Amino acid sequence: METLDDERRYVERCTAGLRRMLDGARNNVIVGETVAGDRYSAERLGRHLKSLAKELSEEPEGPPFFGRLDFGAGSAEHPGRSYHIGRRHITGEHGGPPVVIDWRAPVSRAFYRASARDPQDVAVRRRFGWSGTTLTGFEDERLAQGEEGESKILAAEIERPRVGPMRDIVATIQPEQDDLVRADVDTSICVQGAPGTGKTAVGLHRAAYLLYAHRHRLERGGVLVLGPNRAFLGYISAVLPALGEMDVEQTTLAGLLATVPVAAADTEAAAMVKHDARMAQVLREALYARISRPLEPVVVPDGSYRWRVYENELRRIVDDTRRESIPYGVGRERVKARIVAAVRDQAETRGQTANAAWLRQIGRAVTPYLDAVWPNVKPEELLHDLLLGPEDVAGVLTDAERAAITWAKPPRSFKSAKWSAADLVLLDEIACLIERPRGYGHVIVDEAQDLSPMECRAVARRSAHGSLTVLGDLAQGTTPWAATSWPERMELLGKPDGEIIALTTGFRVPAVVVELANTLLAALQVEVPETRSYRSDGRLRVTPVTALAKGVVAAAREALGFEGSIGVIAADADVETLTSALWDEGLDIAGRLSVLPASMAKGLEYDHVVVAEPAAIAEAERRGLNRLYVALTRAVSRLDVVHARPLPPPLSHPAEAA
Ligand SMILES: Nc1ncnc2c1ncn2[C@@H]1O[C@H](COP(=O)(O)OP(=O)(O)OP(=O)(O)O)[C@@H](O)[C@H]1O
Repeated sequence: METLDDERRYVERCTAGLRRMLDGARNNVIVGETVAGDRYSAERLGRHLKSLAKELSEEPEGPPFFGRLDFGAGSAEHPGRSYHIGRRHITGEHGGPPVVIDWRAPVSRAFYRASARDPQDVAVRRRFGWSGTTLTGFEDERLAQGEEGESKILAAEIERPRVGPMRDIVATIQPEQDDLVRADVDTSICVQGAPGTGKTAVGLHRAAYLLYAHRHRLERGGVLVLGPNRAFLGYISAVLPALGEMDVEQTTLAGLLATVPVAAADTEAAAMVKHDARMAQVLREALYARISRPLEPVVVPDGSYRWRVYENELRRIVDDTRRESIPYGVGRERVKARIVAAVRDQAETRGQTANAAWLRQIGRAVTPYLDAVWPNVKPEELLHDLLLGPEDVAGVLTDAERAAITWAKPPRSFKSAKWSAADLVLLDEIACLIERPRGYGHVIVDEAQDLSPMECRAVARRSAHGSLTVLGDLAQGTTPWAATSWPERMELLGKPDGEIIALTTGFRVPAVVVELANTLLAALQVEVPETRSYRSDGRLRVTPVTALAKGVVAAAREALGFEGSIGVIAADADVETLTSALWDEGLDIAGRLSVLPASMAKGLEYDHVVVAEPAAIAEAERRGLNRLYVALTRAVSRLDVVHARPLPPPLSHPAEAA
C-alpha cells in the first residue's frame, strides 16, 4: 500500500495529465479547423474542440481525484488493478490508461456501492482528504477483510460549515442516492425526500450522469433542470459546471413559459381555477370552437375557369382532420393541403397538369376561405376572449368559477392585456395545442410538489418523448394547489408508471432540529416517511423575547461569531423591519449574513438559521405551517427560533425540543 507521499506524486501526474489535455485540446482547435474535410464538418469539429478547450480551462480547480479502488487478484474484470476516481477522466502518459477515471464510468460504481457485506471484488476502498488542492490524508476500508467503518472524511464533508453556493457531493454519494443517480435513462423517477436528504443534489448528479452515459442521445434533445425560483437557480448554478457539464439548461418554469411579461396578479380564487386541470378541456374546446362548419363551396378562380369544392367534401375534410390527433396549426395546414388536392384532382381529370407554381397559386386562393373555416389563432387572443366571460363550451366550470376568472376590468384588446403568472401557463397550453413545443431528452423538476396540475401538463409536454426526474417533498408544499399524492402528480406529468422512491436520511438538518420540525409534520396532513438525520451534531435554541427585532439582532450577532453562512428567515411582511434593525445595529447584511422572506427560502440552506416569529410565518398564507416547516429545516449546524408571540400550536413544546 502506498504512502501519502506516493499519492502526492500521483497528484503531480494528474496535474501533468490535465495540462496535456488542455494543450491537446487547444492544439486541436488550431489543427481541427484546417484539416477537416468540408467546411461544415470543420466548423462542427472546431466548435466541439473549442468548447472542450474552454471547458477544461474554465473548470474550477479542485482535487483531481477523491477516491481509489484496489481490486483483488481474484476479480474477473479488474484483477489486481487500482483506479483513482475523480470528477473527470484524466488521460495517461503516452496514450496509456487514464490516470483518473470519471466517477460516472461503470467501474466507479463500486466506489459508491461496495460494502463489507458485498465487496464487489474491491479489496480496498480509499477516500482522500483535501485542503483546497493539497492532499492531506486518506482512509482505507479493507472491504474484502470485512472492514468497513464510519468514515471521518465522509462525516467531515457532510458536517462542514456552508458558505456560498451549493457544492457537488460526488465524493460522498450514498448507495441509495447512487441508485437514483444511475437509474436507467428511459426510467422516470419521483423522489420523495424530507428536507436535506439530497434530492436536489441527486437530481443534478443524475443530469451529469445521464449526459455522460447517453451523451449522443441526450445532446439532441438536451437536458432541462427546472427550479422553483431565481435564488435557487443561483444557489445550484455551480454544481454542474464543477462536474464538467456546461450545457444543461437551468431555469424556472415561469422562465420557460415567459412568452409575455407577467404584469398582473390573480386573486387566489382565480388562480385556483386557472391552475385546475379542467382548464385544459375548457381551452381545447374554446380553441376548436373557432372552427366553423363549411356551409358554402370554395370557389377558386383560375384564369377564366373557376374550380369548386362543394360543402359535403369540405365538411368531410374538416371532420376527418379534426378526428386526427394533430396540433391545431398542423390541422389548418392539412385542411388547406386537402382542399388544394381536391382542386388538383379535378384539374387532372380535365387533363391539366399541376406544377408547383400552380399549386401555390391555388393554395393562396384557398387561404381566405381557410381563415373563415379553420382560422389562425393567437393564444393571447383566445385567452383574452375567454376571460371576457368564459362561455365554457365544455360546461366543466361552475358559475362561480367562471366568474372568478372573468376580467375584473376587461382590457381594450388582447394586445393591451396584462397577464398573470397563471395566464402564462394557460397561454402555453393553448400555444402547444396549436403547435407542439420543443421536447427535451430528460427533464429534472425540483420542488415538484408545488406545481399545479396545469403546470404539470406544461412539463409533461416538454418530456413527452423523454424521461423525467421529479424531486419533491409533500410536506414542503406551499402553493394552494400543492400535491398531496405523488401517483396523481406523476399521472399529470405524463409518467403514470414512474417509480416513486423515498429518501429518508437527512444530510443537512441536525437531529435536534429534525425533531422540532417533525412536531409540525402531523399537522401538515400529508403522508411522508419519517426521516433519520445523519447528523448528531448541531444546536437548537428556542428563545422567547419581548421585542422581536432586538431578539433577532442579538441572535444574528452571536451567529456571526461562528464560521459559515447565516440566514435570518422571516414572514415576508417582517423582512423590511428586520433588515433595517440589523442594519442600524451595524451588522453586515451584504456578507455572509442575509435576511430572506420565508417565501424565498425553499431549497436553500445556511449554516446558521434564525427563524423570526414562527407565528407570523404560519399565519401569512393558507399553507403557512408548511412554509414554517421549510424555514425550520434550512439549518446545517444551528437553528435559533426567536419569538415574541406564542409559537403556533404544533410547535408549542420548546422545553422538550430545546
Ligand atoms: N451524499 C452526500 N454527501 C454529502 N453531502 C450531502 C449528501 N447528500 C446530500 N448532501 C448535502 O445535504 C444538503 C442537502 O441536500 P439537498 O439540498 O440536495 O437536499 P434536498 O433534499 O433537496 O433538501 P430540501 O428539500 O430541503 O431542499 C446539501 O448541502 C448537500 O450537499
